[in-house]
Amino acid sequence: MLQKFPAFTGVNGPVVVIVLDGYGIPKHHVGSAIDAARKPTLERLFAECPNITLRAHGTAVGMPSDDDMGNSEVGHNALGAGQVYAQGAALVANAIAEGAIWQGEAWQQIVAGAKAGANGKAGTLHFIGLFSDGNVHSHIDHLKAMVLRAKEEGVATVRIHALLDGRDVPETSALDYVLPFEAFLKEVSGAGFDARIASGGGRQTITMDRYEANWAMVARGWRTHVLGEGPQFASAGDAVHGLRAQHPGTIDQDLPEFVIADEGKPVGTIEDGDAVVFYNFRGDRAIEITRAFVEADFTAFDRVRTPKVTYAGMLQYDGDLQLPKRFLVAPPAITDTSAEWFSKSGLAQFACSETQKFGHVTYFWNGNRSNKFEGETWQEVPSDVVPFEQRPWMKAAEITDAMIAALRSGQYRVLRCNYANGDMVGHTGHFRAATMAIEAVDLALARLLPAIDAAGGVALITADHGNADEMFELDKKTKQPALNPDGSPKAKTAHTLNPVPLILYDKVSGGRLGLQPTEHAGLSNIAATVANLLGFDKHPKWDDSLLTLK
Ligand SMILES: O=C(O)[C@@H](CO)OP(=O)(O)O
Ligand SMILES: [Mn+2]
Ligand SMILES: [Mn+2]
Repeated sequence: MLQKFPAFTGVNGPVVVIVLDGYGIPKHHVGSAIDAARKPTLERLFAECPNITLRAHGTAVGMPSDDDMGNSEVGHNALGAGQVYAQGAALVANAIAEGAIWQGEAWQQIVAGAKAGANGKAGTLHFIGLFSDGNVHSHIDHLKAMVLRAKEEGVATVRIHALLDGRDVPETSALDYVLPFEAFLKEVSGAGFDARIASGGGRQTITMDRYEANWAMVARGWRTHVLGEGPQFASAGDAVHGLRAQHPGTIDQDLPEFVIADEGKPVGTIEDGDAVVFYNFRGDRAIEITRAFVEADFTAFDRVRTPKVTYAGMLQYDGDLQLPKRFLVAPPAITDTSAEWFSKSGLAQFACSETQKFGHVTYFWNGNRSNKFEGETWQEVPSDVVPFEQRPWMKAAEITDAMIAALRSGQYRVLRCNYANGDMVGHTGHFRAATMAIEAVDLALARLLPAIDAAGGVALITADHGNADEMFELDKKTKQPALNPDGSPKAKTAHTLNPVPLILYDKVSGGRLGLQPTEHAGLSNIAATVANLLGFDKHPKWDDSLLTLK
């Protein structure tokens, strides 16, 4: 049980944390859908409520450097745990730099598995993952290091299944990664070593679905990588050129799948006796494809053929489910999260989002655990399966309905929700849709806040990282939009490095409560702030509360 907070006996009603996913504070007006959106409720909150800014990127959320943007995994981990852990990006980079990854049993089994093969024939070592240096799900440098090490250790054949990004990196940058990498593979191949890209496709088209929003994506990825089915090209470079010509205007993340073939024969299907490394370190979009490889009684789609392979994830993606059993680098061991300690203190908790962000407010919030703590209720609102620029309101209204019902039930002392709009629509690169996304969230807040008042509660309104705050690539010097050949502004689809807001919405204390701005205030300070609002002291491991009392 948490200790009582002697300075303040707490708010009697519920304490609600509202995460506006992808809502950063813009540095420039040009290209900011946050600035352009009509948002009377948020503007009133900024004018009338205590509010400060929080760091949501770089080392403040456990990324290797302050050049790394924030993302939902590290952001929600910090929000829920109240602590900052070195995250996958940093853990893998260190394991490679120090060489510990090669000494691990998992890497040795992967190499041994590929070398042993099956039926008297050596196997192939396959790497599947996001093909960029975005450092949100993966980093291409990790892949490069593994290819070189595999060669050194005598693996004869390497095949890469490259998921094109354009979501954590510029929207049409695939060739900046594909061409140098194919040149690198050519250079290291020869004399008993043969490494090539074998298949791929846009990350929003194949393989990297999350939270079971759209299994068809994973089925399509399986057919591409494992069975070698799909449009054929001679190289990945050709594939990107060819697919762009066939699908004008399609950005990298949405490009269809491709298979590399020599004279009609795919160069890298996955067969019995092969080894497979899924080299993303982040879990949400790695879990479904991992299940397809490792689950004996898998039923989510027809795999047609299930090769017997030695499979490893870069990390273990789900500790509760032990998925997968074999992993190259141990994930951060996140313990003593706020949900665990609020549960141990006897508080009932409610968490809600739509499918696309459901795991963010549950699994990431609880330190990458898929099981609930006692007294937690989780509610998922099914997301649409459409390009989100076509439905920028997403499920903001339905999440609000669920939150209002939970507040009215009087059952919960701590509630949390995530509005996906600013982020998911921000990633599409559609400026107008992104302003509508923010407007939808503003409307939702206008409905939710009175329900918090009616319950005698308070809210902390924040975000996990920026996205809709920068919708154009800006020229580094002039700060004006970079232009496409047709003169339109070049869209920016990635997260940003901007800080996020923290607003304290409080109609119950008569103005006694405030927020302390500090130079280092970040997402990990919110758990302790919530504890204080509830009348508890923070857990000793949590970063400091930002609550001030008059
Ligand atoms: O869509 C995703 O997977 C990431 C971007 O790569 O976004 P978020 O961290 O907001 O989930
Ligand atoms: Mn996010
Ligand atoms: Mn995002």
